[in-house]
Amino acid sequence: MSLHLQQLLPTYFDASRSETSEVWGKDLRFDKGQRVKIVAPSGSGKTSLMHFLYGLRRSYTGSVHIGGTTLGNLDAEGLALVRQQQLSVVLQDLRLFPDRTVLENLEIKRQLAPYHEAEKITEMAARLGLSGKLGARCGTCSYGEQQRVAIIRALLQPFDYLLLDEPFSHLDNRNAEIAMGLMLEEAEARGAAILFADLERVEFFPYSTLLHL
Ligand SMILES: Nc1ncnc2c1ncn2[C@@H]1O[C@H](COP(=O)(O)OP(=O)(O)OP(=O)(O)O)[C@@H](O)[C@H]1O
Repeated sequence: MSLHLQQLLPTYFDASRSETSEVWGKDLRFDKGQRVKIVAPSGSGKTSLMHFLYGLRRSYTGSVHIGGTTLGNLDAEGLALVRQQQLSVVLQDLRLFPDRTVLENLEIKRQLAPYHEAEKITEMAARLGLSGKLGARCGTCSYGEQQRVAIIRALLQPFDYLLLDEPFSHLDNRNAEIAMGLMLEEAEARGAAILFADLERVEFFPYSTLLHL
């Protein structure tokens, strides 16, 4: 089982990008358990990459394979299954339901792709300082609180690969470190890999592979 990127390049990038990038246009395999830090300055295509790997966009040349499956060949149903079982994600655009409460947002996900018991939600919320917010509508929460909700949501399902696109952009160092600790624990419990794309190196992410986008 591996996540295989084969000569991946956005259609809107010049081919010369693959000469300077350690990701674009390269042949890369990520295995379960690997911790990959992707340093990506603004405009280098961090969000594009995460959207390609999660199957949200297909505006690329090359291909993405998960296990033996080519992501670009999957229909909506096949993609939904891969996202339910193998890929979990924290995107910059958090995609929470603003009119539902924090608890409802989390419970919907937990029931859709079961991995944890319901009690785990309260436990994770307490760790990330969200106990007092479980009954609040997501739309009324600060962006940093919403980021923590999205992080918990990503950890409620099974996954082999956890994809992170600047998940701490609105968190202070302490909260970011606590959230990172939780993600590392959850990834380890599943034997899963983390692909963490951020503008800079984050010291508290113990990566095994460092790539520059
Ligand atoms: N659909 C598209 N068509 C044309 N150009 C695009 C498209 N999507 C992204 N781009 C361009 O590709 C570049 C990378 O965009 P992307 O959003 O992936 O960057 P990023 O590294 O995540 O940036 P930031 O850190 O600033 O959010 C940008 O210059 C953007 O304008």
